[in-house]
Amino acid sequence: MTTTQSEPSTHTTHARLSAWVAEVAELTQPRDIRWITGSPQEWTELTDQLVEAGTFVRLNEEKKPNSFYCASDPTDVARVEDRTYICSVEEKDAGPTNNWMAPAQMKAIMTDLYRGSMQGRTMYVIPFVMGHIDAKEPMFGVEITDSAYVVVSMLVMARCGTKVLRAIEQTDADFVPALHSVGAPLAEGQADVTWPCSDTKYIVHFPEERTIWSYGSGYGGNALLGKKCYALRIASAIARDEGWMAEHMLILKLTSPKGSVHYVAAAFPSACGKTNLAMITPTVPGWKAEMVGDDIAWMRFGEDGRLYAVNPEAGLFGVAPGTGHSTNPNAMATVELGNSVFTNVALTDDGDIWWEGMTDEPPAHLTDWLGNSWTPADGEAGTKAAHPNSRFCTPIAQCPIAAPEYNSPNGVPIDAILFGGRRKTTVPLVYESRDWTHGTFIGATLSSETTAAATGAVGVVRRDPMAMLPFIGYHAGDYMNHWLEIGKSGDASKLPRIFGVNWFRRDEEDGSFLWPGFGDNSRVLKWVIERLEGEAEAVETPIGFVPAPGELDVDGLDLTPEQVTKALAVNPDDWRKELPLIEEWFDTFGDRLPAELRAELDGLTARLDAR
Ligand SMILES: Nc1nc2c(ncn2[C@@H]2O[C@H](COP(=O)(O)OP(=O)(O)OP(=O)(O)O)[C@@H](O)[C@H]2O)c(=O)[nH]1
Ligand SMILES: O=C([O-])CC(=O)C(=O)O
Ligand SMILES: [Mn+2]
Repeated sequence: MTTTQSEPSTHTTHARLSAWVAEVAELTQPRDIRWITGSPQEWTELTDQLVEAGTFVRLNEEKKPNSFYCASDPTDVARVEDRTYICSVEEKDAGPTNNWMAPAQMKAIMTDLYRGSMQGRTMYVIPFVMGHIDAKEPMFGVEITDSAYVVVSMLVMARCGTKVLRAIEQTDADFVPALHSVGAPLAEGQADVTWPCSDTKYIVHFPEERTIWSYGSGYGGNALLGKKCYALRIASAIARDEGWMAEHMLILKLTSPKGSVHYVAAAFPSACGKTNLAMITPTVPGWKAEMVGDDIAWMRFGEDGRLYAVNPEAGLFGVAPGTGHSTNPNAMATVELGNSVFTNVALTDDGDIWWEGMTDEPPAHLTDWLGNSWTPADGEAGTKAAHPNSRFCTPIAQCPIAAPEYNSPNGVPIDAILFGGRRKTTVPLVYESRDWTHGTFIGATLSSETTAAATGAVGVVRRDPMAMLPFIGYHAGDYMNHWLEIGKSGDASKLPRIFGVNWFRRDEEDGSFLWPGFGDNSRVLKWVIERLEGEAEAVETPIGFVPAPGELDVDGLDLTPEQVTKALAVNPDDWRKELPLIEEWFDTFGDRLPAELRAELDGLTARLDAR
């Protein structure tokens, strides 16, 4: 076995890292080892190699410079929640929402799978940091992977390479070891496939050891281990211990016409609109929006007692379908600068990419994500050109509305938190909680229809606490309690105010969306900010405060007053139907459900009874 290096200086002096790399190599038997430096030449070499292998198709340089189309194995297109485990020492610490297996048993199974799993492949070692390298306590990780696709994607999504390795060495820092193998060893002379993966998949976290083992999948959330595995599942467990929060939230900077600046965080489940809201182009005159983050927020109290949020990522791994010049021009501008990877989208005949919703009219001919010839007639017959969970992977730095504060290691002070899901009925466009505890109740009972971001049925309503159901690295009841504890540890007047939103409510008569969404969500943001500034009126309902008549700015919107009323309506009969579902949900936590949340449910029930 040989070790190749782009630079001679990449051997590590870090004893634990060097021992771990040697141990993994011994087990997985790669052909060679390559330490990732983060240099531009390395990017060129790896992407050339992926083009050569047929995994990548280089896109037309004039349309998408330095960018690539990639089709995965058709079975490896989303997160696999049923194969995702929290292997805490005790089963009760994983809680009712996570899969669990005893760590020793899981390690035995996976050690067998990893034995020889990298044969015939290069083992890449990627030093990375989630968040800023000059944070007070930088959050280091090292991913070992046998997938060049993963390396290229990680180079976009996280701060990686020799600079990070040197920082780990200089402080003899701890790092989260994150092991990934696609689980497709190559025998001597065996030809490779363009997307190696295995039918057997395990996405496993050992929260006490702060370790990640992933096997069998090359897809984003299963394989780019800095993202969901580290920055949410492992980080949420660290955050509980240390008194901070790791959340599935976008971070948005808003400047009002009079120049006041507010930062808003919002938790929506996967494929429910975070990237779109983070990059919003406001339709209300005079308002300016800038993006700090689109998927993950780490929040800690600052010295001034306010809650500060950092985006730990360096890239966007966004849902492609539905992203277009009319819905999200900023995302289009970001990917048009190039340096991006597009997975499971469609390929145009002139070497560009397309997906449903990019343009009103599809091109006359495409190669779809499965490699088949596609025409608009196929689309009319219901064959999608791009997979519903196809993704763009692109650097945040290219986003035309990236806020300069994105580069601040201390993050931005959050004034409001929004919880939102995809609900056809019941949940109004916007409502405000009474206080932090009530807001925690809104988050803890958040519900949404499932999407293509995870394998399994789409459109099924499930509870998704704080949009973190698949990402809480410990007992969800304890997680809800942690939210309450955060509320108690802060000065109540400085805590973010909490709101619920729903862009996806439908007209019961014709099934159409009641609210135009996208840029017009700025109208909802405007009301939220005006509430913070004491300038907007609200009316109290059993579930919280909704905009008083006339307070939501719908100027210039092509909506009838009835539609606005329907979008904002709180119908007690609909909410009464939610009560047994919330009750059932809470019962799954037994005595680990915080009493304050049970009391909130009782309060809601009483307020509905009074109607
Ligand atoms: N109707 C409607 N659809 C929206 C709105 N915002 C986003 N969408 C659609 O919802 C889908 C997912 O949106 P994203 O913004 O990518 O979702 P996300 O929450 O960032 O998803 P993850 O990356 O999976 O965590 C896309 O197809 C969007 O076009 C909205 O305001 N109204
Ligand atoms: O993690 C992924 O693969 C993409 C994502 O943001 C999500 O599913 O929430
Ligand atoms: Mn996400």
